[in-house]
Amino acid sequence: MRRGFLNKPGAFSVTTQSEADRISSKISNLSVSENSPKSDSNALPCVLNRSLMRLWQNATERGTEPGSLGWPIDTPQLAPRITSADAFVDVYWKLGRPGLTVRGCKDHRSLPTDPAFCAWLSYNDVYDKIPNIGWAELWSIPTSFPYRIQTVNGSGLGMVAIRAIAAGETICIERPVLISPSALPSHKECPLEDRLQDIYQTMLGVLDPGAVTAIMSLSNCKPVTKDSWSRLRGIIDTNTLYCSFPQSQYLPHYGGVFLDMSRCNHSCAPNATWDWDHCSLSMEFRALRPIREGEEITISYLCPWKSRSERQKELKTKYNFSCTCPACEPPMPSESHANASSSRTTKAKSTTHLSAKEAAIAASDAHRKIIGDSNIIAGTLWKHWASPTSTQPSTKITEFHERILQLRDEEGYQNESEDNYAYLAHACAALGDKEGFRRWAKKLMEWRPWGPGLPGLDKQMTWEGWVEDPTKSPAWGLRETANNYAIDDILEPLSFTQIIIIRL
Ligand SMILES: C[S@@+](CC[C@H](N)C(=O)[O-])C[C@H]1O[C@@H](n2cnc3c(N)ncnc32)[C@H](O)[C@@H]1O
Repeated sequence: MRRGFLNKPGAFSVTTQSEADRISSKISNLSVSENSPKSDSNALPCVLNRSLMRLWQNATERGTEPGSLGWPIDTPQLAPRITSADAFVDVYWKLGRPGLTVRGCKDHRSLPTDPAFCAWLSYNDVYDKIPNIGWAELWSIPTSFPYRIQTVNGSGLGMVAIRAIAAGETICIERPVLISPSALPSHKECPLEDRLQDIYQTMLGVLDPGAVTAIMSLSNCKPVTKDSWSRLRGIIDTNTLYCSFPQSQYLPHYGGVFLDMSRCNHSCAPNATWDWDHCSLSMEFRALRPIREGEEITISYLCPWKSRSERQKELKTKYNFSCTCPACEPPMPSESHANASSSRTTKAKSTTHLSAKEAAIAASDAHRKIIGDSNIIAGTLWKHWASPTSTQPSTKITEFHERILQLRDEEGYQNESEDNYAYLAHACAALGDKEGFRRWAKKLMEWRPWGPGLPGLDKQMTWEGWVEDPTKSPAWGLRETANNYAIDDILEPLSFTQIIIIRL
């Protein structure tokens, strides 16, 4: 075994040669069925964000200091980022090596000898800034979630609803079992490949054998080579969901492997979405629309506003499958009578069918582009409409966002509808329309875009306050009073960050 510099003392929890050999042979000897469903869907500790919110409220009422909950309440402002891989390697090698450490995250009740629930490879600055991360007490462990992991036609295992799930409902909250950075520095004298086995051995070494078995049973869409670690690398690449740690100056982009959530299959018209909370080290899945009992729960693995052909290409390259979701294969009227017709008629029908499908795909691509562009222009549109010199009709903002909501419904992709609801509510406020404000704000709140964790609670409470008294909302009466102020005075308090922060 070649050993890289990262295994120097202090960079990792020390892995001895015999330990490494033990773990390595444990993995080679695993007899794991790729398709065996996991029986216990809540094997790892979870936190339920609503319980956290209740606890937070109780603590505040009792006058308890937030710090006593052990949470890093104040998230520092985002530091400037290193975006390109080259710059990143430069920083790593020239500016004093920030260093990587594998940490085994344990529950605060764990004994020192207990295995960790999560093996986390991180740049040290994340640990330095938030030493208590994920160590909060687990106030409430959910007794059941509304899904099970089972075989799904043509997609291996998947998540299936075992009862009807309401729009906005929490489907699952889970902590990752492995966390790793999206970029690791490499160097010609010490290539990444040489160090990966050290890294992986250390990570698996802190977990209990059951978790290691469960990780190795996750699906792998990447080729497996003779290198015994290529399978684990493939599993990580196949199953990682994006997790960010904004505290890191070096790299905020991380990925988590989850034992249940990583079983969720993709759709370009998904019925669920996720929110990551770096403070509690937990991910939440939430329903985007009502889900029927027996329906598969799906999320989107990619940016949904790309065209069908771009999506297909990306899914093939990254996940090795061809998507057959309703957005990629629009359902066409049945051709069941075709058999009864002459072959000429059948041919004509199939040509019509093909062009109908092509037309449906072209329309869907066009709609998705409009929705994607709307995310970019919505802020500018608002500023122009809300400015004192605006001559735009009062209905402009509402018409724009209602149209986008309609397109989102047609495309079956409601994620980010919260932005439209927020703009609609603020537009009503600007026009002094209390009922309109309440109607859209309530839609937004039913939607529950807050995500797990405490910052979400803050946003929820702010909106609750505005619904109670819409005149307190920052856009109230703006179109009527704007003429009294200079344009910058008006636009500044209405900047995106001040009134429309609704995501973590
Ligand atoms: C993160 S895993 C999802 C869980 C996986 N189905 C399993 O059995 O564990 C990603 C892999 O699932 C499969 N998959 C996901 N979505 C799919 C879809 N819509 N159609 C076909 N296969 C899909 C692909 O093989 C992909 O590489």
